[in-house]
Amino acid sequence: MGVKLGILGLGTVGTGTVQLLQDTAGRHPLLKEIEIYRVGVRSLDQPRQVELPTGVITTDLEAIVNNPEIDIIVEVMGGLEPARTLILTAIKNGKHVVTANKAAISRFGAEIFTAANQAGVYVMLEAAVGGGIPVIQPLKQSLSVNRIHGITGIVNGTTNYILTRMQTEGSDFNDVLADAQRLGYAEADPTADIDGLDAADKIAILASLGFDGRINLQEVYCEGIRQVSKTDISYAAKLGFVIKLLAIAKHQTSDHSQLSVRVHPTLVPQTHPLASINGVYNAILVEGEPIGQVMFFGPGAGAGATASAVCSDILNLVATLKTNTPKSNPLLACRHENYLQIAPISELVTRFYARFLTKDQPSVIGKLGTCFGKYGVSLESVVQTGFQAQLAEIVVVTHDVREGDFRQALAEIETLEAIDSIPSILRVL
Ligand SMILES: NC(=O)c1ccc[n+]([C@@H]2O[C@H](COP(=O)([O-])OP(=O)(O)OC[C@H]3O[C@@H](n4cnc5c(N)ncnc54)[C@H](OP(=O)(O)O)[C@@H]3O)[C@@H](O)[C@H]2O)c1
Ligand SMILES: N[C@@H](CCO)C(=O)O
Ligand code: NA
Repeated sequence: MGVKLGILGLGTVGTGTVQLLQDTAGRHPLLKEIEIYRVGVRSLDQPRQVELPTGVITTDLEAIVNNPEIDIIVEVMGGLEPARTLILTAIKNGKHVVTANKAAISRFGAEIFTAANQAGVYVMLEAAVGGGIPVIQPLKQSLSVNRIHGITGIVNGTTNYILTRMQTEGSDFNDVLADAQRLGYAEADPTADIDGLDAADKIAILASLGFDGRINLQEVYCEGIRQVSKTDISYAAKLGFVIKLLAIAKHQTSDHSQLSVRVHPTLVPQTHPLASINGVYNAILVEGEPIGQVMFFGPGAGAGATASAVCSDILNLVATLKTNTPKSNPLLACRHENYLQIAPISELVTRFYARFLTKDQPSVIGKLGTCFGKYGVSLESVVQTGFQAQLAEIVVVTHDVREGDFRQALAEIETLEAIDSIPSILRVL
């Protein structure tokens, strides 16, 4: 007997998923055991790129998650509600769930996974992070014997596309954003991408898996790329860096009692493996003991790539259903109950890049140095190359410093008569 799917959503990912499931030649034979039983959409009038038997497509999504014939619900509709309620209802009805919805999982994961464990069903989410790149299952299974030290990723394709074009063409942020929207990479409302919120959802999920506990999304520090200028990209290049929007989760303290989980534009050394990840591609670097460094690279979005991840989750569930494996496989289920402690960003220890516009007076660099010294900020390099209007442009890169101390030094520097403004402050990897 076939395994019956109820798919919620027939947009980019839903369509890619149906196309893959309808074209099984040369793929895993278990795919042939799957029947697309119902597909839920908002509007029946919209033209579709796939053909499905009459009666399969419906606007009654509640009926799908309550249908006793259906074994697996595939939630690829996105958004918070009604997605959350539909997933919870499906779980309550004993159905396994596959979802690509990082926004819902990063916010409601605790509620959803608790309900799933109680009901003895699995919630699979490979497509939620890194699109087609296998990274969720590798963290849950292949790498799970490692002690994870850090996860550093480029997990948003839209912002990586924008930063790559700014870097290669010297273009301005707003011009490239308009192009990204025209090409369909960025959302019509690109806020979640540009302001780092999409990446924050994704690193919260990865941190939870890597460090074995729940993450409160509110505590994830998040800064997007609106402030990154072509001037900074050009200075970064002169200093041997590229600017990337990184999502980072690492132990913050040596006793491992606190984590640092954050998203921000970052100067990445040109020799670092993440520096060469360009365009809409994603990559996730995982560091652990004893494995060392592993990097996952590939297409982080798009219909086919994301469908690959969705269907791999479906296949895992089909295999579980077919072999009557007990519904408590600890390599598939979520086993987190406690929240991880996340350190405030002021406690982060990192290098900084800062660009100052100053009056062209003697000893401005000396004054900057004195002020930094007062707060224990030691400088790795100081560059004064350019002028903007009548103002001298000074760029500094610090050694490792506690963020709180660095901010205090900057607050005092801002009051100096010789300082006009501090247009950019960026962290350095
Ligand atoms: N696009 C990607 O490359 C990608 C990659 C990784 C993860 N994801 C995630 O995958 C999910 C889906 O993304 P997508 O790009 O495929 O979205 P999309 O193209 O906007 O498609 C959404 C689909 O869900 C349906 N839908 C939405 N709200 C509904 C509602 N309230 N009632 C009934 N149907 C509803 C829509 O119906 P209509 O067709 O009738 O409008 C549409 O078919 C999101 O969680 C997204 O974050 C996407
Ligand atoms: N908007 C997301 C889609 C994939 O999650 C991105 O640009 O990466
Ligand atoms: Na993935």
